[in-house]
Amino acid sequence: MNTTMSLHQLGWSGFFQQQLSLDEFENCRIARVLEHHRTRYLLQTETEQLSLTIKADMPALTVGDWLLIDADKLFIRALDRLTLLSRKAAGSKVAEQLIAANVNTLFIVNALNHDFNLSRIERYLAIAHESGCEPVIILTKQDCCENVDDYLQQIHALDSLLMVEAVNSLDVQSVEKLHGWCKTGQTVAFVGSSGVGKSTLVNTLMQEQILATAEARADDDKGRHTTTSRSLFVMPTGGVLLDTPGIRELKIADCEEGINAAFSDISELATQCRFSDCSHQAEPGCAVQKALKAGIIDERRLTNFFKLLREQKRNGATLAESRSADKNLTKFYKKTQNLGRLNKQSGD
Ligand SMILES: Nc1nc2c(ncn2[C@@H]2O[C@H](COP(=O)(O)OP(=O)(O)OP(=O)(O)O)[C@@H](O)[C@H]2O)c(=O)[nH]1
Ligand SMILES: [Zn+2]
Repeated sequence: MNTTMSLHQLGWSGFFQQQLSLDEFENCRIARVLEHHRTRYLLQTETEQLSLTIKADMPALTVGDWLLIDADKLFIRALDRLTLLSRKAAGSKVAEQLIAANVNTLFIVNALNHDFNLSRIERYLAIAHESGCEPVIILTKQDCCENVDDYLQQIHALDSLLMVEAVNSLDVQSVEKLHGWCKTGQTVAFVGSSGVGKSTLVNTLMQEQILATAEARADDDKGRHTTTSRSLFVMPTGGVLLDTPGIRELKIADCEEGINAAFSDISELATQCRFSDCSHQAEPGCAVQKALKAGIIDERRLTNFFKLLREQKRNGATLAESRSADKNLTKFYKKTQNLGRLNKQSGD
């Protein structure tokens, strides 16, 4: 990476600027976290890269964070985050693993082939809602698919306001559809299963072979990065791209709010249940069950909603809590499946 970069090139925007006092603006140096190592952070300022030793009295930081340092390169304070991608460490009630900060747009990548999976897209939408990132769904391998419109319709049926673009990741012109989200001052990241074309998209957006794609990896064993081990890239369009194994491996964890936001149709119905603590199992006056029976909500979607809630509870809770939470949700899950079967039998 160039050692000199303007703050704008690094992704700086008004949201961060307004947090600075006049004194800080005049006397502090602003830096963004490029890498998180065990004992230190690698920072980029406008003029240089430098190493910041992690101390006990510092807040936990992650790739993408902004912070202020003094003339002696000592930590002063971190700036408030616009967004935060994180996950709860398995089995722990408190430990939160920070994955990436201040990502504006989360590109959710799915391929237009057997990989296409609405439930997986919903899972990533919940992560985006929880983190505060704007989700944009990218459907790759458009060039290998004959019924792209069918897939677009399936996504719009989830939520008509969702942003979705079908692309051929290998084609520079096709990927221009994403440029609007990749401008100066914007930070983006990609999530999606292995093989959907994330590395290919990164290379096409960067207009150079930054990451090894599937073929290149088959030829040599050096891992994903061909030319670099960096995790922050400035795109020719001016925006910043964050790419770390942690971002790629994001899974549902502690994100009940995000799940409810991604399934707002169902969570809104749940507010109409007769009992405010309705578990949507056998209670009278359950609006969720009523909607399921009436075919207003889709069985696959409802099942996925409860599956994700169950997963995030299991990740977030202690073992004892999670066992009992699991039992209740398993009951509901089974009931939903039975109801679905009944509906099918009765020809719905
Ligand atoms: N025809 C076509 N092939 C694509 C497209 N996108 C990706 N590919 C191919 O799909 C394969 C997998 O792409 P990658 O970019 O390595 O996938 P990835 O998502 O980065 O995979 P991981 O690094 O394992 O997470 C490669 O052979 C790409 O050339 C596309 O839009 N059209
Ligand atoms: Zn209910």
